[in-house]
Amino acid sequence: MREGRGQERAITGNRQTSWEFADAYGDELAGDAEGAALHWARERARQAGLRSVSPGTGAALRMLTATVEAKAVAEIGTGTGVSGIHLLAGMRPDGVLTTVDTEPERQQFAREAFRAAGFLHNGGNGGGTGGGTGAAGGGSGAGNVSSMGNIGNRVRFIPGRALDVLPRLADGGYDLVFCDGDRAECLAYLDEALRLLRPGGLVCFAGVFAETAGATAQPSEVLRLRELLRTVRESTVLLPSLLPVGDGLLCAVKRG
Ligand SMILES: C[S@@+](CC[C@H](N)C(=O)[O-])C[C@H]1O[C@@H](n2cnc3c(N)ncnc32)[C@H](O)[C@@H]1O
Repeated sequence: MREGRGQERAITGNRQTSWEFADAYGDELAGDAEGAALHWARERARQAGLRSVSPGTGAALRMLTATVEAKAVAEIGTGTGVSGIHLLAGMRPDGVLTTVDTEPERQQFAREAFRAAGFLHNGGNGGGTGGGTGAAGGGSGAGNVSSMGNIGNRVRFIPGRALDVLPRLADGGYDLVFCDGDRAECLAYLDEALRLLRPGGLVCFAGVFAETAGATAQPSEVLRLRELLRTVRESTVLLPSLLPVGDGLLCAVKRG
């Protein structure tokens, strides 16, 4: 017991060590198939020079999606599927992830990663139209999206720019909106998320520590992120918390 407390002091005594510990802890939470799929997807992201969520951020996302018993999640920035695996793992087994990215070839990697992680059922290849998945909690707006594929009823891939696609998704039809696309657009993503979320739903932004974590954000992006943090803090409809995992995960509940 005493030894444990000593270890805890070491863990919390140094911020860099604490971060690393949280990520290592998150890394150990995934099962075998998921762990292998995550490793594969991270490697694809690394080769493409793409940021993907850290294991600690992933663990937080999975816990948060489970907390709201998410049936419908919207993700901006599919990448190679790292965050998507965590979101799917935390969602209800019948939940549907709607994920948007400008780059279809990245979504193809994500499709393979989701399949390897066991989220593709019935041997589907993701080539369907996706119109009947009911991903947005049955909301009518979801059916307006024409260019998408579904994968075993759990994932709708929508290629395109987030700000073109999101307006076509259903009002109040989502339990969680995860934003990890273009940081310069983060304030517009917040507006869309507020419309998409049901009362009690969660919005999360990855990479909000761009400034302090030494990440490669442009000065204009840093300004936008500061504005985002301030807007969320001052909002009367949001209850926020800034989680110090990975490169910063800003989360906020939309008040009921
Ligand atoms: C940081 S990566 C996402 C990583 C992913 N969430 C993960 O953890 O695996 C950002 C992604 O956003 C996509 N993206 C950039 N601008 C976008 C936009 N305007 N609309 C939709 N996706 C965009 C990029 O193509 C890239 O794949």
